[in-house]
Amino acid sequence: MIERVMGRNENGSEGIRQVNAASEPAANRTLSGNPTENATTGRQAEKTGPAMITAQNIAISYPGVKNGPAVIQDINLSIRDGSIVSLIGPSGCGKSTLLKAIAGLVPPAKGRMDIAGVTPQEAAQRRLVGLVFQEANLLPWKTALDNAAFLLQVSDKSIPANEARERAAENLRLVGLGEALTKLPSQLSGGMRQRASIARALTLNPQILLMDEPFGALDAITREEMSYLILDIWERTGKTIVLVTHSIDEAVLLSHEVHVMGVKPGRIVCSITVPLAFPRNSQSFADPRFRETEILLRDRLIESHGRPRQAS
Ligand SMILES: Nc1ncnc2c1ncn2[C@@H]1O[C@H](COP(=O)(O)OP(=O)(O)OP(=O)(O)O)[C@@H](O)[C@H]1O
Repeated sequence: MIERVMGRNENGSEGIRQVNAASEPAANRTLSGNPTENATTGRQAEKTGPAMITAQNIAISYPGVKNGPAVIQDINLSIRDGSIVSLIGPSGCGKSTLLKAIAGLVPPAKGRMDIAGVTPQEAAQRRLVGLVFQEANLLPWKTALDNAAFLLQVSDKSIPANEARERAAENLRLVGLGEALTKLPSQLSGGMRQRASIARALTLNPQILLMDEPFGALDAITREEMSYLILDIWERTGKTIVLVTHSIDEAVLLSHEVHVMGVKPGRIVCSITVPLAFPRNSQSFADPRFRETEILLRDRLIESHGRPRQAS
């Protein structure tokens, strides 16, 4: 059977190619598959490495609510090295809490978390993890360059200031701010400030980038541009990226895998593998599998809000 699949042709160019589905190895064919739940399959998944982040039976309670129900519980997760994974779910289900646990900022009450073979706290000490939040949180009196260099300078005194600034400048160029090195945050747009905060995280050269609703405060077009920026950074650096988002489109466009979380208790209710080839771009939206995955995710999200699915 001949199938037409999206991906790289033999000459390396991107496009539709025809394959003999019967003779092509399964791992090379899965680009034409449907979104799958609770399984990691597909050529794009195969390109990623072994587990970078694992969580086993994680439960978290915050101080003061220790005797109350856990904010999140029974979290089991395996995130592969070099993959992009999204967490999506109703407000308050614990997406940020899970991200903070990966970052070593919140200790689990139960279970085991492993980041690149060490505990989250050790991973944080070794600067294996970089964080980007919804607010850029730049220091208003420092230029984009000084802001991007700052975290590295304070966290590693052995790195000479000029080297930290060189690394910061390189990352500012990577995020498209090469012309704005000397600008203050007040002279940057919201999207530019967020680019600077991404450059600041990248300057630490983490293996993992954790992003908590990084584009939540941006307009729709800037938000889409930022998605392409993340894809570009990922293509160039191969970092493992964990993204918290409320946008189904963003989750589908960017992710190898999307974990849908539910409430009471906060937990992962299903995991969906996105069957779209990389590199992804604006044309990915036109792929019928994009829409299929979006519908599947939307249904699971409605269920995770505790609401019945509408009959179609
Ligand atoms: N520092 C804290 N102390 C006590 N409770 C907290 C703390 N931070 C979060 N919570 C509670 O934990 C639960 C999960 O919060 P969290 O911010 O992780 O959810 P979320 O899914 O990221 O929400 P949103 O989508 O609205 O950002 C909420 O009930 C919240 O009130």
